[in-house]
Amino acid sequence: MTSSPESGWAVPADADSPHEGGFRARMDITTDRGGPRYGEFSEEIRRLMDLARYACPTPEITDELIDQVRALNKRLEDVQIDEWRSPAGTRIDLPARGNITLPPYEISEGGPDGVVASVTFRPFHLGGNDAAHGGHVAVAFDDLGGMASALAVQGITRTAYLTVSYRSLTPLRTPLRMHTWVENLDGRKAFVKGTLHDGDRLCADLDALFIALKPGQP
Ligand SMILES: CCCCCCCC/C=C\CCCCCCCC(=O)SCCNC(=O)CCNC(=O)[C@H](O)C(C)(C)COP(=O)(O)OP(=O)(O)OC[C@H]1O[C@@H](n2cnc3c(N)ncnc32)[C@H](O)[C@@H]1OP(=O)(O)O
Repeated sequence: MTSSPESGWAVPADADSPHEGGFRARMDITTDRGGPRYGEFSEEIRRLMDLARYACPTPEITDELIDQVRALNKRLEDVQIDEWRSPAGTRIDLPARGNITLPPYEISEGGPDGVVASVTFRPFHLGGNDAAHGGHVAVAFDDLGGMASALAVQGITRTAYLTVSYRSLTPLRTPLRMHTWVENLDGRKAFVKGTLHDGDRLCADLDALFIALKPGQP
């Protein structure tokens, strides 16, 4: 089934690939969906968003760009699939699992002691005054906090609350160190802490609760 604004972006899961609940008990991972150049594709999309964020085209150039982006969107409409089988989010060999909606990160450590990643906020993550938007910092903490809790409970978790304290400005275009770990595991409840550093400087920290999903839980 294709997706388009007319069809309401509806891309249901495939009947051959059933699952119960809102998240799957196991997360499909892959290194080949989208082909060997899918990482380059993701990077070009990120670059498009960076450039669009700061572009001030003339009306004529805006006309031209609309036609070009529409042609690109048409091409992508033809290859829509459900979230469980899309490369974006499942390509574990790529930054942020190939998910272009996340700030790109590369994991250097992942296990029971937590997750350490290098995160780079891109120009399109701008909040203001050349610093990252606080919401994007929270997105990075949510994903990497979710990963730390998932590794600790050996299953899928969902965020119950997530509190980010912004301690100093988070720069764009700079590899930053994010560390997330489970401070306390109490049944289904994983209490997660996290830090985001630019060198020695603390940019933000995290206090969050993730809940392990019960089988079939939506
Ligand atoms: C080397 C690496 C290799 C990698 C390989 C790949 C692995 C990748 C793994 C992973 C990566 C992906 C990571 C993604 C992460 C993203 C996560 C999100 O953004 S999730 C979307 C946003 N969150 C929602 O939409 C939740 C909406 N809320 C709910 O669904 C429910 O409220 C839920 C599930 C949170 C809890 O509901 P209930 O019915 O299951 O459980 P109840 O009984 O209510 O709570 C359980 C316990 O938790 C406490 N609790 C629940 N919510 C609380 C709250 N807000 N504050 C305090 N306590 C709370 C309760 O008081 C209860 O505690 P008592 O057992 O009685 O002690």
